[in-house]
Amino acid sequence: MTAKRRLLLGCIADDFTGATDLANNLVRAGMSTVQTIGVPSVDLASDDQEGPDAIVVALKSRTISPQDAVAQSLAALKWLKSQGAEQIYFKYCSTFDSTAEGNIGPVTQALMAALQSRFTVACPAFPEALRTVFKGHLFVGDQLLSDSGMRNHPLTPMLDANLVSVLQKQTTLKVGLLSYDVVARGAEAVRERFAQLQADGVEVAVLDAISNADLLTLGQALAGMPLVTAGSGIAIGLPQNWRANGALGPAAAADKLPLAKGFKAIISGSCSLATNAQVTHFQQLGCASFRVDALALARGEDLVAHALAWAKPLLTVENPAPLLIYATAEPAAVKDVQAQLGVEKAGSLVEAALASIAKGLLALGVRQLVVAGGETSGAVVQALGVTQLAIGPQIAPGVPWTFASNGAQQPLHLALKSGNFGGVDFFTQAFAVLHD
Ligand SMILES: Nc1ncnc2c1ncn2[C@@H]1O[C@H](COP(=O)(O)OP(=O)(O)O)[C@@H](O)[C@H]1O
Ligand SMILES: O=C(O)[C@@H](O)C(=O)COP(=O)(O)O
Repeated sequence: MTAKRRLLLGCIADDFTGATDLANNLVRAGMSTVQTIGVPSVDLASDDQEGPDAIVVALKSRTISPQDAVAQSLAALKWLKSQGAEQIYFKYCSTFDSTAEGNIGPVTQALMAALQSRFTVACPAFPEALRTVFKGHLFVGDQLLSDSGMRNHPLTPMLDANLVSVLQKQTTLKVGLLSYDVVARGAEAVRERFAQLQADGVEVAVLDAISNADLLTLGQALAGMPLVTAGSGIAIGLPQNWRANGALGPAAAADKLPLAKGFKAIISGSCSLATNAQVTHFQQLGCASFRVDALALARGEDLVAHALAWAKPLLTVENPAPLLIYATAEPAAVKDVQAQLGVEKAGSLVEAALASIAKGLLALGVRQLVVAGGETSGAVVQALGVTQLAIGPQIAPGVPWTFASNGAQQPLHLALKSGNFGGVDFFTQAFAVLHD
């Protein structure tokens, strides 16, 4: 019998699109990776007798109360530790999405306490997706975070690009900065600065990084650190540490997913700039789309039934084109809805409707589903009863196809797209990648 492989990395992701983003980066950096939906109640069921190198537990904890986010994250930590995880990775958004109370600070603090760790790092940089950190300030493309579309996010508007100050407001831990001049001097210099920062009482160091080379330098310096907190970018720098000590073999390939069958659909609840452009582009191509109006939902209109009645005649073998059901709207329209319904109610009403529509689409034979939006993906995947995802080919940086490998009633290919990821033609490109 083959000896069980070590579980090198245990990850806790604060949303579902973020979890597939991280799993995708780990797979592409050569670690076999499984994504679970929520904290499993049993040991990992794996087709691979040896078990994966990394597990990513996907939570929907980004916008819930800090107390609930801490409790769920600690439960994930306990389970990952019970599976033997050697290093823990807390994954949040590359745009550092937070509410006024957290949850990046409170969760980091709780995980550090549970791991009896006195020092960790915070680094949302993901240069491949144009997120860079310089002098502690987060840039999205050429813009400061606070000037980017993230200033209008429906649930987590980001109005300050200075990550040291954003994080310091969320935690009693002392937050400091490890700036680019140190990163440029290499991993040894980074480790020395970690020691200096700790001597100065810093407990969380925000890390500058503007390129993949920086992520590799930082990754090397993070070897053996009990807890890493980051976006998905740093993940590309960690496998080299286990490869260097022989715990990880040569690069593993992404899972070969089963052949995709069934009808194709897209559900979009993201109101991010990129998603708005993707919806418009899809419509301009002449593809079929149905709008879910949040105010009509609030008036009690049964848009779930209407959407499914609209979709049913379109889902035929003669018509292989994907169809789109969306609540996606421009910032002014979202603000109007929120002013009338309240932020939380607007979000949960739309999420619940889109999740019910997803269930209905599956019943109509959809087996290839793209979901746009992190919270939206969380609601949909939970409603579908998916418990585990295998990671397949990448569609765009941060977005792979996945296969719902158990729990779902029917075989299902899922792509969970982060709001701001993907090119303008993502909704059609995604299906082309699956059938390449
Ligand atoms: N038209 C709308 N009005 C108000 N809120 C909306 C509308 N459409 C979607 N939402 C809500 O906005 C939130 C978008 O968040 P999310 O799905 O995480 O997208 P992203 O990945 O872009 O952050 C969800 O809670 C969703 O239900
Ligand atoms: O790190 C990222 O940008 C993504 O993985 C992510 O977490 C995005 O979240 P949503 O935009 O809410 O999908």
